[in-house]
Amino acid sequence: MSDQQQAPEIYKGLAGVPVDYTAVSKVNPDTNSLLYRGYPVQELAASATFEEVAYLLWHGELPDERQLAEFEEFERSQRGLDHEIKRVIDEIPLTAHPMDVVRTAVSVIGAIDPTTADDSREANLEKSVRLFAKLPSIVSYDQRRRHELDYVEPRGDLGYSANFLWQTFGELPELPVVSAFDVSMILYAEHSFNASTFTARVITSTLADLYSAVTGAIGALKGPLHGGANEAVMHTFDEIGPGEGGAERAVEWLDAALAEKRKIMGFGHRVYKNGDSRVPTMRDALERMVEYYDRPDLLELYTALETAMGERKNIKPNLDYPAGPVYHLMGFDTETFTPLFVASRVTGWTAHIMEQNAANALIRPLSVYNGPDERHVPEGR
Ligand SMILES: CC(=O)SCCNC(=O)CCNC(=O)[C@H](O)C(C)(C)COP(=O)(O)OP(=O)(O)OC[C@H]1O[C@@H](n2cnc3c(N)ncnc32)[C@H](O)[C@@H]1OP(=O)(O)O
Ligand SMILES: O=C([O-])CC(=O)C(=O)O
Repeated sequence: MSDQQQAPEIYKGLAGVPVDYTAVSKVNPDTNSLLYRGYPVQELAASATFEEVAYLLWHGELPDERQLAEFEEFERSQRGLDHEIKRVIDEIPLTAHPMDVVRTAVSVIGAIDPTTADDSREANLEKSVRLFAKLPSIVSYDQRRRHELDYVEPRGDLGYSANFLWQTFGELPELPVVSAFDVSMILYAEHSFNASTFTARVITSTLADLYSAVTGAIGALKGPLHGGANEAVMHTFDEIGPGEGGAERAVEWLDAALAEKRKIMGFGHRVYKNGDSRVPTMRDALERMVEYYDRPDLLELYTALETAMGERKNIKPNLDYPAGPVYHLMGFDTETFTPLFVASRVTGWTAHIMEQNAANALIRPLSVYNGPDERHVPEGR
């Protein structure tokens, strides 16, 4: 670029750049609030089921009794896994990360669904419910095969969260566990233009199908700066080592990690700078699970690390920080945590895909070239 030309402003990472409207959710860092279609997420977590929240995200309104019954009937009828999907999962080596399994399974569902190319809202709604219904089967099937356990068929007499836990562990979970799991699904469901949702919207903007957009979004969610952080939080806890003296070790661990300029997973956020609106609700769920499983040492470590991070960096936890230990207590493998995030966020992704489709513009920003000036291939080369 010549000296005379003014350097254009670059918004690295699109930080602070509004790129479109959305009616799906509102993240307000000033009031530390999150609304799904206008409803505070804390109210939904306290009084709605994850199925109702999924319906709300897709349709814009909470379902009435009849609408919920119809939705649940269809959702429960879609929970099973086709032979083809199981076969493809079986082919994936156990060394693969569970996120790779989930990404591949969604891609296969797209490859075998005869309605994939139909991008009408009606067809896309059905595909969204299909993915919502099948993801618990996919995630639980993969966790179980890693322990050489057989697939557990879904149960049509159970709600979403009870069935997810049933399929994963093969036993009926108690109510407090179902309720904490359901709360986590509600809190993870939607968060405006985060990296994975934006990925889904970029893919949709090319008029590619819903499954392609969800497959791409899963790839974006895998990274530790985004959804992969809930898994990374548990690796931190393992490194520190819960149990007696965990709280003191947490402080020593943090000082050493910060001295090495490591990013502390589960802390910080692109939009919230004064704390994540969802953390208090998820922390309450963690407290309930710590009591249920009698693991006060985990909460001590959690609190010590949070306090020390606040004192040293003034950086607060994000949703992944309390979610990681909650899933650990429930018995999920650490590598399964981010697939659980997928199972929830598929609702938000697909709501955004349908919104993007309804008022589409190809997403294609500009870049500013800073490579070599024009040059020519030497003659005779
Ligand atoms: C559900 C979710 O996806 S929530 C996000 C989950 N991700 C994580 O938990 C990963 C850890 N956190 C992070 O890496 C970051 O906080 C992000 C990626 C989430 C947000 O990043 P950004 O908005 O780009 O903030 P940025 O990275 O510029 O941070 C600003 C400053 O705070 C520091 N900082 C931010 N988060 C952290 C952290 N977790 N650990 C240590 N330092 C941090 C940065 O190093 C930077 O310091 P500097 O100004 O001295 O360079
Ligand atoms: O909004 C973000 O950037 C990340 C996040 O918290 C989410 O996707 O839930």
